[in-house]
Amino acid sequence: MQGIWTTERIRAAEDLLLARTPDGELMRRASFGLAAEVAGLLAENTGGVSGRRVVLLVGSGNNGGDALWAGAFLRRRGVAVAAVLLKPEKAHPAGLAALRRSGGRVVSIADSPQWIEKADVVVDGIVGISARGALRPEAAELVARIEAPVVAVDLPSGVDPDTGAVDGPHVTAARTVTFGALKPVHALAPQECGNVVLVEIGLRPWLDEPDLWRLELSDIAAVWPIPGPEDDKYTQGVVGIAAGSATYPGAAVLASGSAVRATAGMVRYAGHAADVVRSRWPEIVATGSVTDAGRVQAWVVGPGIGTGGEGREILRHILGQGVPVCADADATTIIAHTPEVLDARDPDTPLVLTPHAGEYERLMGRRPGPDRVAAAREAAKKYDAVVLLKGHCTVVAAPDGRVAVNTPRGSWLATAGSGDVLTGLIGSLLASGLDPWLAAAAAAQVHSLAGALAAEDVPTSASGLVDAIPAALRLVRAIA
Ligand SMILES: NC(=O)C1=CN([C@@H]2O[C@H](COP(=O)(O)OP(=O)(O)OC[C@H]3O[C@@H](n4cnc5c(N)ncnc54)[C@H](OP(=O)(O)O)[C@@H]3O)[C@@H](O)[C@H]2O)[C@@H](O)CC1
Ligand SMILES: Nc1ncnc2c1ncn2[C@@H]1O[C@H](COP(=O)(O)OP(=O)(O)O)[C@@H](O)[C@H]1O
Ligand SMILES: [K+]
Repeated sequence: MQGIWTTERIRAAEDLLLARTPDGELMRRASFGLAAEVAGLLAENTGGVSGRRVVLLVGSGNNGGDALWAGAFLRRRGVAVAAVLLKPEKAHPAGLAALRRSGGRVVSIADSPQWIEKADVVVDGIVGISARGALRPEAAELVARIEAPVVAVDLPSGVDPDTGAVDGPHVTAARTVTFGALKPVHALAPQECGNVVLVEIGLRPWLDEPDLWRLELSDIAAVWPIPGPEDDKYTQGVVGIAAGSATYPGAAVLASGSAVRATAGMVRYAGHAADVVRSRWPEIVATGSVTDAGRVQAWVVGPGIGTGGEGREILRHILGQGVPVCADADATTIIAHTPEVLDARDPDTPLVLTPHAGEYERLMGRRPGPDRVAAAREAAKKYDAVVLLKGHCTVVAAPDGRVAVNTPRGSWLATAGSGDVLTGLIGSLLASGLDPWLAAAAAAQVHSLAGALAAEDVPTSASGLVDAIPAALRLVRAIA
């Protein structure tokens, strides 16, 4: 698992490390790595490094210092470097001196447009982890002129470091070079960060438990249930699906199909779409009602069950079974409108809720807002459940405070029925006995991997996602 730390924690660790490191050493480490990345991008885009043109946008803090030092390193490789100082009187003195010594040029803001227009790469050293809010007008004006690819120093300026939220003018980078550890922005603002490269500066020993996690494919491979010699169809965990209706069987077919594809073992279906589910997935044992569904090790409940009395009774029955439950879609709405259904749940029964922003609002009485991690954490606490907050980046919070972020591979999952597929994946993992937070986080990643594989750069559908689950799992197991 990759750890991610908030800027407050990063700053505290930096202070500890700084106190034990010669003056300027950390910045030189950081900017040396930064310069190597800028040179790499120049070579990729223009076929060379020497003689290429780089413009540095330099703010008033250490982020600008990194850019200036990197400029000095790039001069050594024959790059023409021009620095635009947003606040000349506050530019990092040692970095500026180094750039000047190396033959780098300083250009005024008034002269900067012609330099920015001719640049092969622009380095964004406007603001780093001390940033708050969108770019100020002067910086925004310069950024609006950029056509070349941007390498962001530490993070794209104008994007909130701790939430990834964007609220006005900001930098959109092709590559973000960060130092010491990943910060939330890198997981939560993939559009703005581009490819994120982590340069080691020796910070890790000074950081303890991360604030957020991002699963790696090897983590998923390690927990995904694969049958062993002693297994039979029951021992791997049977998942029950209570979804769909006679009029709307689609949700049932998608959630059930996703569960069939996710693991070996067995899937049971209970509901009004039994005939349709059986004919699409003959391996599923289907009945008309949750009360005669047979034993399962986890339930998925909600997609397409409706939010009326019948849906409520189905949910109440399932919550009382003492096995882990993933409550999705209509089940989320039922919980929001009649929270007393949760009385049927034994406090020890794991529950996963999977709201999108609208369902979140029903559950919590307000929109998730820009701090989606805090929003998911709050809901997890309130409902004593794992909350998977859907969106471009999916955030998975456990009541004990653990949070995982899934950085998507494109936006292919924005297709009708995609949530039903995710639910089926979560249910399968819950049935295998996996920790519910890990189950939801792993399912979200496999879901987006399936999306990318199904799409291959052209739009896909929820059925396409179901079909791509085996390929996604093959990739997960191959990489691990
Ligand atoms: N410490 C270390 O060990 C290491 C640190 N490192 C580097 O230091 C960086 C952090 O540096 P930092 O703390 O000096 O602040 P930083 O982010 O450059 O901001 C400075 C100033 O920007 C301004 N500003 C604020 N918001 C703004 C906005 N929206 N739009 C425009 N301007 C805005 C505001 O100043 P003002 O203009 O108000 O005077 C603020 O004070 C970190 O990200 C990494 O790159 C690396 O070298 C590795 C080792
Ligand atoms: N723009 C997007 N980028 C990445 N993932 C997205 C995007 N929009 C939606 N998703 C994902 O697609 C799924 C949609 O689920 P949901 O809203 O329940 O849709 P449905 O009800 O149609 O199944 C969620 O997993 C969500 O995180
Ligand atoms: K920056």
